[in-house]
Amino acid sequence: MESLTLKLGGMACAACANRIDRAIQNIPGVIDCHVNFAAEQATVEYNPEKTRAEIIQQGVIDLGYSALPLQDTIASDDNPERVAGGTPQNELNIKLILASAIALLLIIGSLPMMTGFALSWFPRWLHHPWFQLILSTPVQFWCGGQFYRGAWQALKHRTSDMNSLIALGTSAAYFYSVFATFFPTFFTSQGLEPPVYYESSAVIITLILLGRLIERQAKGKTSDAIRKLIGLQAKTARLIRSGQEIDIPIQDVEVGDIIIVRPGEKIPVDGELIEGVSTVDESMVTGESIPMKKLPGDEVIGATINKSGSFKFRASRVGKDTLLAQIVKLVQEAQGSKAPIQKLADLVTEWFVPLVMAIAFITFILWFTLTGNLTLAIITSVSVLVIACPCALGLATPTSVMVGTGIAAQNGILIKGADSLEVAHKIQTIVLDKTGTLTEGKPVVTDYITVLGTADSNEIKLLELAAAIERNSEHPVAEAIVKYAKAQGVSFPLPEVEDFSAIPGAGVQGIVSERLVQVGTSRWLNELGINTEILQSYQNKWAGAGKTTAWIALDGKLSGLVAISDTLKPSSKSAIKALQKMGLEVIILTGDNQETASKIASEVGINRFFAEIRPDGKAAIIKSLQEVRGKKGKSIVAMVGDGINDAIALAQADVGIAIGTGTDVAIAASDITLISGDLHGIVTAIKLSRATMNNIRQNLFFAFIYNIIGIPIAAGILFPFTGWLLNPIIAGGAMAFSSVSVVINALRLREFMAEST
Ligand SMILES: Nc1ncnc2c1ncn2[C@@H]1O[C@H](COP(=O)(O)OP(=O)(O)OP(=O)(O)O)[C@@H](O)[C@H]1O
Ligand SMILES: [Cu+]
Ligand SMILES: [Mg+2]
Repeated sequence: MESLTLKLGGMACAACANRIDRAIQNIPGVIDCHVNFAAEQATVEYNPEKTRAEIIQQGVIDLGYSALPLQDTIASDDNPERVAGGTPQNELNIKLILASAIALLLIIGSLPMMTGFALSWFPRWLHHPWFQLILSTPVQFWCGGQFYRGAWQALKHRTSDMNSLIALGTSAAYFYSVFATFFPTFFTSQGLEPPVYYESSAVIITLILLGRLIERQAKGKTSDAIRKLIGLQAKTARLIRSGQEIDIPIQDVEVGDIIIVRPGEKIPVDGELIEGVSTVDESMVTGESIPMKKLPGDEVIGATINKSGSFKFRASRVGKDTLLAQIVKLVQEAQGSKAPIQKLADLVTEWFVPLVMAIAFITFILWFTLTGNLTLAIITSVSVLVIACPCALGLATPTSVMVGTGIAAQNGILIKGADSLEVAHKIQTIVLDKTGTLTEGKPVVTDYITVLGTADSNEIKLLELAAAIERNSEHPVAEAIVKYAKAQGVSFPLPEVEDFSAIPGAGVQGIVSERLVQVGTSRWLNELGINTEILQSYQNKWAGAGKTTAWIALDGKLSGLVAISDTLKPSSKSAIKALQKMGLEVIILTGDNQETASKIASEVGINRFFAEIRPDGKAAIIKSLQEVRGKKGKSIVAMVGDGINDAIALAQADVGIAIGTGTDVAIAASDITLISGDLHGIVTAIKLSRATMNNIRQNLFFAFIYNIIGIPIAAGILFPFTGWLLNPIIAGGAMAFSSVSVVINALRLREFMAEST
């Protein structure tokens, strides 16, 4: 299965999004598809054996929209017009200016009729039907041409959308007036004034164009976060080639290039520091506000800022492989994804337009049969058509999602999809892994003892064997042992290992120098029939101090014990306190032994923990926690982890949160990634999720209530009681601004960070 993200252009409303969605789903070989109206994006999963990206892209283009693969648009995002499609900005501006000018003239012209005053000084010709016809025709068909084109496109696919409503509504007003202009006697013979409503149509078109313009501008702001992220990138890099320092554009940097960075400069790409010492401000990418100390061997991240010293580093990831580029891609994909809460709005949108047309038709029939007044019947049904707004419904969720995921990214929190953003506000239980999550995951060996005692030269030999095995493992414990061996003077390179195997959650084994070496937990060694009694007292002492222990066995006999200590992250304790304060239950889940877990738990103020849990056991525990019934049904459980041993549990949890400094496996299995690994990110993510959901609910409420109240009023439901009729002009204005207000409300979310920090 492959996935493809297309940047779409030319969508007028949420119904367009639905139409594209359906068309893509119908392409053979397409497995799943999500179209996001606000982000103007389609995410498609397809079987590459049955279809190709170009076929899907062409499918969208055939519908009358533009579509470009997302990757192509990242590099040149400073030119959004290129991909925006639809009506170009300039043309829209000109149309709007022309339409407003004419609409104004028409309004002035119809002042006497509208106000009922006989204004004697008024130039009569301004009110002349033929004059109004000539003025309003270009507005109807040129300025409003996009509505006809949209409606026609929809009709070709046997659907209807916002454009259909506007085209139908304004046409009714316009052609009714044309009829009255050509055949005034039809009305005068009945003793009626010939009705002329040119100005209604022109004003409605003007207002809707204005609404679209404002909406487009506001919608542009919802992707501010992405633009800011892209803008972080450095433009040039100073590298050393054949002994010379040269400045080159960032696109030309290659993996392996040696790059110099001076204090105050931006680090151009990702790499490894090879010479010099410095501190680097990584807050813009990781959200971590404390500058990081960098020594040779440390990783540096592109787009972060070098603070104190000059250094050289070797580029390891460039172009679209850099952390920043990956973040941008992930966020763009997330912004285009659909939140489950949108389902209802989608369903309504699908039936909305035909329903509104039916209501308009009934309104017409009812008023005409009840009163026999053709003008009244036309005016009310036109009002119904132009006040109904499916756009507001379609925009309600995706705009908030876009702003929410963008803010998260700016704070070093990567949310992979709108569904995780939605679920996160319901989290009741947070399960934390220990090593690498609560702790730094950079453990060091603090104690070492062998069965034969310390004086024996066998000590260093045993360490060599253990290190040789551990070099093949990526467990933090393994790294600590290898480092320790090096520091103790074990000669490198280490001997070769045969038949290496790693038993997750237990340890590692292999043959070194024709001896069977096993390093792991006491439980595992016991299972293998190895007696660990002799060193048990050491284990008790060290584990009681919160250290992890690794047992070494040679040829099936216990030979030594290593204690490894890992410092708590400075932020862990306060983050846990904040989570508990929010009313969440926080639990530790670790593969490490009971004593160690118990010590760490009490240090950070957690009283519930599960220790000595194997990787599949971790998932089983998450499952059992999910089955606990709370007040609101099943518990929503989040798991936070960094290691390979956490991957299954991360996938099992309702929200899997990975530590960005952890393994790729964990990150791939998770829904949210905390780039810097600071656990405060969990607090922010949950708060942001709550804020976003509130925002979505407000948006949906406004969008629904607007239509539920607006349509009946436009249909004249109040007329029999209050004599109140909605002028179609006001209906059009209300419609134009309902979607604008939804987008603006979504933008309010941007104030979230300012409030919460
Ligand atoms: N490569 C290894 N070398 C030595 N011991 C190991 C190794 N891999 C695992 N172990 C032992 O198995 C235990 C459980 O490992 P596991 O990876 O499941 O959890 P962990 O990383 O210690 O803790 P956490 O689950 O909190 O991240 C470790 O504490 C360690 O004692
Ligand atoms: Cu609308
Ligand atoms: Mg771990």
